Amino acid sequence: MNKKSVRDVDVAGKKVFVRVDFNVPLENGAITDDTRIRETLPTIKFLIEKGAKVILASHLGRPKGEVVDALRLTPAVARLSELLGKPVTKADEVVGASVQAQVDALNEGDVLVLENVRFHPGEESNDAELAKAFASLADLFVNDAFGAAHRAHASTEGIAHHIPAVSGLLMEKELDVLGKALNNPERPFTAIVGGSKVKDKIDVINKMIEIADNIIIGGGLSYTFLKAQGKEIGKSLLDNSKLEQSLGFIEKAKQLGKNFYLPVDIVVADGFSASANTRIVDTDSIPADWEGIDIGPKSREIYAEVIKNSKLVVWNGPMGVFEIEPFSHGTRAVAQACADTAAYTVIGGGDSAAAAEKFHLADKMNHISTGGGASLEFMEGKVLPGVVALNDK
Ligand SMILES: Nc1ncnc2c1ncn2[C@@H]1O[C@H](COP(=O)(O)OP(=O)(O)O)[C@@H](O)[C@H]1O
Ligand SMILES: O=C(OP(=O)(O)O)[C@H](O)COP(=O)(O)O
Repeated sequence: MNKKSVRDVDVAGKKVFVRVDFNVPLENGAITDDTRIRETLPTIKFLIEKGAKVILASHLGRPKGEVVDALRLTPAVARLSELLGKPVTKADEVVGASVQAQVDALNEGDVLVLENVRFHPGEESNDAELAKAFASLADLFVNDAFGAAHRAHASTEGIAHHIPAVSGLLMEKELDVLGKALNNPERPFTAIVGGSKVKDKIDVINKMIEIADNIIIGGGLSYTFLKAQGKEIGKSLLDNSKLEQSLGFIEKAKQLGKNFYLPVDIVVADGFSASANTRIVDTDSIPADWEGIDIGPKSREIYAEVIKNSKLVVWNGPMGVFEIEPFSHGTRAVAQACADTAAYTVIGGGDSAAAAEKFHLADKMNHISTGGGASLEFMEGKVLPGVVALNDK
């Protein structure tokens, strides 16, 4: 990576503003998955050990510039304190006199967490005054929020224009792994793209046709491709506006000599619940009043074989409605194949990461990104504003 990291600068005794992504899932105020907090520990511990005064900032949810009590960072701060095994102070404001007083009171090795930065309307609008206010709290900016690196907000991008700005260790790891995978991939390189919306994944599919050797398509977005080939897809998910482009992708893959895999059989259901009736059908005989909900056993076998014979696998998006047990087999088979293969496996965050966790296979993957949207944009080849703004080496 050509950006400076926290390892390249002197942090001892400095006040360091660290943007983290503590946007963790909550249920009734309790954190249901603390991965994102755990993944920032190397950077936070590094700074503590070097004697920095650590000021952490994060967003949580989308409060749209207003204070929403359910989205305060209190549970994340409690969890962080447990994980660090030391007290962590929390501010109840984003900026202002009370925050300044708490920063002034920090000793070397202390940790303070600001309130949810999205409570301030200037965060998402990348307001210059808010960015300056953040910068005035510290001597150095460290961006460790890979999950929010695709956002140009005051605490991810704006602040970097006012004080020295470097990446954190998680950010560095994410960019290294994803960058290596995309710039110098081991081959055969297989890209698996699933999930529900073609619109969200169209750019990544296009890019993968160019750089991968095998492109595997699954999940709700497969049906737009099948329909584009003239197949009956019943009541399955369809994006009518993407039919032509989908057909173009199949053609493009053929011209570039890439293997483009669509499901050959699927599980159809007459409803969207665990008690629905289901059938396994070939993709050219989907009944008109049924809905495709998972890939079928033949597809699972073909996909697993491709994954097995790869050297690099990048996976983004489930193969079916994996949240409902009877429709989870396709996603489970792909997760299992990723766990079993000798290939280097990268999971692009979001629902695929949740699926790997659900099947207890997460620790068998080589890298699970902490960013869903961010890793997608990175894989599409887009620049991430939170990264561009950091100082070059
Ligand atoms: N055949 C399908 N029909 C409807 N929804 C599907 C189908 N396959 C997968 N899904 C849904 O897609 C959702 C994930 O889509 P998406 O957000 O695009 O993936 P990711 O979060 O991995 O990027 C899951 O909630 C899953 O239930
Ligand atoms: O959870 C996040 O996005 P992700 O689910 O795409 O990984 C990030 O914290 C970014 O959040 P945002 O999409 O509200 O800007």
